[in-house]
Amino acid sequence: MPVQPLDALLIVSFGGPEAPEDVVPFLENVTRGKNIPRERLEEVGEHYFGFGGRSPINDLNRALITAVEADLAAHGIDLPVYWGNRNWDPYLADTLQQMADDGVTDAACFVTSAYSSYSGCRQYREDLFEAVQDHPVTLHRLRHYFNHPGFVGPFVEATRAALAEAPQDTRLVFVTHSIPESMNEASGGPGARAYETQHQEVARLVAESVGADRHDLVYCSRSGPPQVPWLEPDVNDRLETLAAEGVTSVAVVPIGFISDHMEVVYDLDTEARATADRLGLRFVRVATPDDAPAFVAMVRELVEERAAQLRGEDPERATVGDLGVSSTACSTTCCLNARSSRTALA
Ligand SMILES: CC1=C(CCC(=O)O)c2cc3nc(cc4[nH]c(cc5[nH]c(cc1n2)c(C)c5CCC(=O)O)c(CCC(=O)O)c4C)C(CCC(=O)O)=C3C
Ligand SMILES: [Fe+2]
Repeated sequence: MPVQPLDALLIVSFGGPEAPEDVVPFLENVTRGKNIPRERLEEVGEHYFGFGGRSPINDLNRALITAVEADLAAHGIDLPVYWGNRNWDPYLADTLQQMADDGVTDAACFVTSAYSSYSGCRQYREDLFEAVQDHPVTLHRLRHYFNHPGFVGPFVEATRAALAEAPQDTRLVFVTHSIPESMNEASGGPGARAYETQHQEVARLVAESVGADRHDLVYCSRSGPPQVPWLEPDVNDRLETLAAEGVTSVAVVPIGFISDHMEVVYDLDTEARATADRLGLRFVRVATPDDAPAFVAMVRELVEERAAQLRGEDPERATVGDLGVSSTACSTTCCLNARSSRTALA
C-alpha cells in the first residue's frame, strides 16, 4: 500500500509520570497557566503516588506503537513511527527535532484523544504548531476517529462481553472526562458543543449495537475551581441516583479513553467502584480499545486515507452513525479557548 507523500507517523499524547519524583513536575507541566486549586493538585498527586508514582499512559502508548509498527509491517508499509507528548518525556519538541534530523518531511499525526475539545484537540494542535516551528517538516493531523468503526467496534465487542457475564437488567453507564461547560460550548466551533454531541453519539451507537434499551452518559475527573461549571453528572453522583431508582447492576463504559489511563484505573476502577460497592451496586468496567486489532488497524487506515487525500484521491472514509466524517482541517475558531492566544496547526 502506498502512503506517499507521508514519510512518518507521529503519535501525539498527553504523557505521564514514570516515578514518584516525576509526579510534581508533571503536574506543574499540566497545570501551567491553568486555574487549578492547590487541593485538587494534591489530590491528583495522591492518585499517582497510590500507583507508585507511575502513570499507565506511557507504557500503554509504547505498546500501541509496537502494535501499530507490527500492523504497518504486516501490510507492507515502511513508515517510521515517532512519539511525542505534551506533558512528559518524550516531549513533542524533542521528537520534532529528531524527525527533522532524520529527514522527515511529511508526518501524519495521530492524537490519542478521539473527540473535539480544547483539551483533546486544539491544545494538541497548538503544541504541534509550536514544536514544528523552525523545522522543515509538514504535519498532517489525522481526522477525529470517535465515529470510526475501529474505535466504536472494540467498545461494542467489550460491552457485549461484559454484559454476557452480567445480570439481565444491567444498566450501561458511559463515562468520559468532564470539561468546563464553556469548553464544551466552544468544541467544534462557537456554540457547537461537539464534545458532548460526539460522546452522545458513541454512547447511542454502542447501546443500540448491544441491544440496551436505556443508558446514561456521565462524567469523571472534574477539576478546576468549584464555582466554574463543568459537564455533569459526575459518575459517582449518577451511581447514587441509579441505586435510589432501584438499579442493582451497572456496566461502566469508558468511551472517553482509548486505553486504561489514570482516569480509568483511579477515577473509575478505584473510586467509582468503591461508590458502587457502598451502594450495593454490582459493578463491571468495560475494556477500552487499547490493543484491539481493529483499533490498531484503524491507525493504519487513517494514515492510508490521509495519504490518498494528499495525493488528490477521494478515498473511502469509514464512519458509523449519523455525524459523518470529521474534517482533518479545523477552522480557526474550532475549540477556541479564550485564555489561550497560541496559534494552532489547522
Ligand atoms: C478532555 C480531556 C482529556 C481527554 C483527551 C486527552 O486524552 O487528551 C484529558 C486527558 C488526560 N488528562 C490527564 C491528566 C490530567 N488532566 C488534568 C487536568 C485537566 N484535564 C482536562 C481535560 C481532559 N484531560 C481539563 C479541562 C483539565 C483542567 C486543566 C486544563 O484546563 O487543562 C490534570 C491536572 C490535575 C487535575 O486537574 O485533574 C491531570 C493530571 C491525562 C493523563 C492520565 C494518565 O496519567 O494516565 C490524560 C490522558
Ligand atoms: Fe485531563
